Amino acid sequence: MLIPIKGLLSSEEAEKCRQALMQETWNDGRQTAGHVAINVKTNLQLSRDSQVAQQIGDLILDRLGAHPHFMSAVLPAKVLPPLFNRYESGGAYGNHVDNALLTLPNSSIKLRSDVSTTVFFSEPEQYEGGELVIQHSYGEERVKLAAGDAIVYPANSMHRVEPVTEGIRLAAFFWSQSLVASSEQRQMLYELDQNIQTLIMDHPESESIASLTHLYHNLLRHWSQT
Ligand SMILES: O=C(O)CCC(=O)C(=O)O
Ligand SMILES: [Fe+2]
Repeated sequence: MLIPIKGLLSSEEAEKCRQALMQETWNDGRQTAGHVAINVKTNLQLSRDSQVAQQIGDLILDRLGAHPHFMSAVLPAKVLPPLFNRYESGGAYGNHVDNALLTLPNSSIKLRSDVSTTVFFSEPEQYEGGELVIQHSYGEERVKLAAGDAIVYPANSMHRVEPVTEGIRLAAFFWSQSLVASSEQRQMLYELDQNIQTLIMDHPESESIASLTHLYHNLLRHWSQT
């Protein structure tokens, strides 16, 4: 299930971030690639030490933490601080799956990557190519969103970033461990929650609200690990 989050940052905020990110010193992204990804990855990334990266990363996580769709779809247990990438001059990241187990920075705490998120900082007309192509059971989805928008997708999907043949594509990306490991179970919980929310809006007097909420929490009890 792919969930677009429109307007996570306003276009003015995204533009300010883009300008600040452009001032930073970028490193070869292959430094952080695993032994399979290293052959298909040509991009630049910011060091975790970058203050700008940390500030914008905090802003992203604050906004997503208050976003009902992100919280309902991801059910986050642990979240890695966002990383930042930059693609230009034909740079690309071929088909790959992200590592299943990651370590929180400056700690020995492990995180299982259940959900991936990309936040776009460049407007689509500022670069050619650069679509994030995500494969799923029904085919593939080509994602290229406005600056300030985000896309949330299961971390077990094969995906790639198409070559950026003109201009520069700046984005943030990060992984979350969910309270619910299975993407199918997460999707069912998300759909149930969305329908309960719609029922609350359209028929606040309905007695089904309490019983569906009861069902939601009982499923969450069965399927979550804390
Ligand atoms: O930039 C993106 O949209 C995704 C990047 C990516 O797949 C990765 O760095 O693993
Ligand atoms: Fe990836």
